[in-house]
Amino acid sequence: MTETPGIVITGASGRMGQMLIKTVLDSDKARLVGAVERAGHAWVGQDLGLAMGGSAIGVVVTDDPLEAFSKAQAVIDFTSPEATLAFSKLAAQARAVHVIGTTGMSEAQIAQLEPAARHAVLVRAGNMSLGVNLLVQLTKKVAAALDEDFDIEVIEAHHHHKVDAPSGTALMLGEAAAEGRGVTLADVSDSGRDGITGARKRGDIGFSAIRGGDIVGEHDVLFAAAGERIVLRHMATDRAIFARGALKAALWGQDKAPGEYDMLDVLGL
Ligand SMILES: NC(=O)C1=CN([C@@H]2O[C@H](COP(=O)(O)OP(=O)(O)OC[C@H]3O[C@@H](n4cnc5c(N)ncnc54)[C@H](OP(=O)(O)O)[C@@H]3O)[C@@H](O)[C@H]2O)C=CC1
Ligand SMILES: O=C(O)C1=N[C@H](C(=O)O)C[C@H](O)C1
Repeated sequence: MTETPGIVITGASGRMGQMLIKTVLDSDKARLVGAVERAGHAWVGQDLGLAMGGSAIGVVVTDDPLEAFSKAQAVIDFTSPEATLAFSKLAAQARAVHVIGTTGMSEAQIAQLEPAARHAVLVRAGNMSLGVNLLVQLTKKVAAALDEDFDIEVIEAHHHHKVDAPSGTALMLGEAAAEGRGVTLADVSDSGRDGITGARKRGDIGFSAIRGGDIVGEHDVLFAAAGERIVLRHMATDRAIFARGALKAALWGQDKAPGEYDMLDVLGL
């Protein structure tokens, strides 16, 4: 009998790290073989189950990512842009599928993932949920059907710990709207309005970010014209949707050729 793929979770103590650990432990399609935290973190050297407040599970948290990755078939990584770049090189060295949920990466940082993708499978998406990826496709369709009489605005809301804006999901939705309209997002993007901004420019795609409390993640794509508005909305109420998508991506990537993929590839949307 072939063994199920071994998974390592980076940023193990994080909000998503802990959700991913629970998701992998609950799955009969994968095994948890490692958990990584940064050097000096209180969890390093502890049994992961005990660190999470439960019983021992026989996986010790390590600050040595390469050692952990070399025992794994996939690395699921929801950390920070700097950490993800470093992990991409090590995951490629270990030939492990690298599932990247980290958001807030600059264009230059995204370009730096390319060498790793020559040797290993990378699946990266600002949102790993089925619902949002479906919304991406719907956004593209609606934007393609409407002309610039409809102003497009992406409005997102997240918990007060979130460090990046617009969210990765908002950017995915903005990209989808731009693609539907046949324009480049960078040419029409309008984020961070403040003060005397002047009137809205026709054809722009606007972004607004709300931060508060424990909001998991909410996204509206608004198409506003004279006399009518269309709103496409996704509301996440449980981080499990992101973790399930990430695990699906890790399994999907097992038999794929090296390269960069996204959740539309994984979900076949
Ligand atoms: N694509 C998707 O579907 C989703 C993406 N996300 C994204 O995932 C990321 C993490 O979110 P969340 O779990 O809420 O954040 P948290 O801050 O709760 O967790 C981040 C984890 O990454 C670790 N980390 C950060 N920087 C480094 C580093 N340089 N080296 C090693 N470890 C590091 C942190 O360790 P420490 O505490 O020591 O800093 C922490 O354990 C964000 O970018 C978020 O936007 C979130 C949800 C869904
Ligand atoms: O930081 C979060 O929490 C989330 N981040 C992702 C994003 O930036 O869109 C996905 C989700 O909305 C939660």
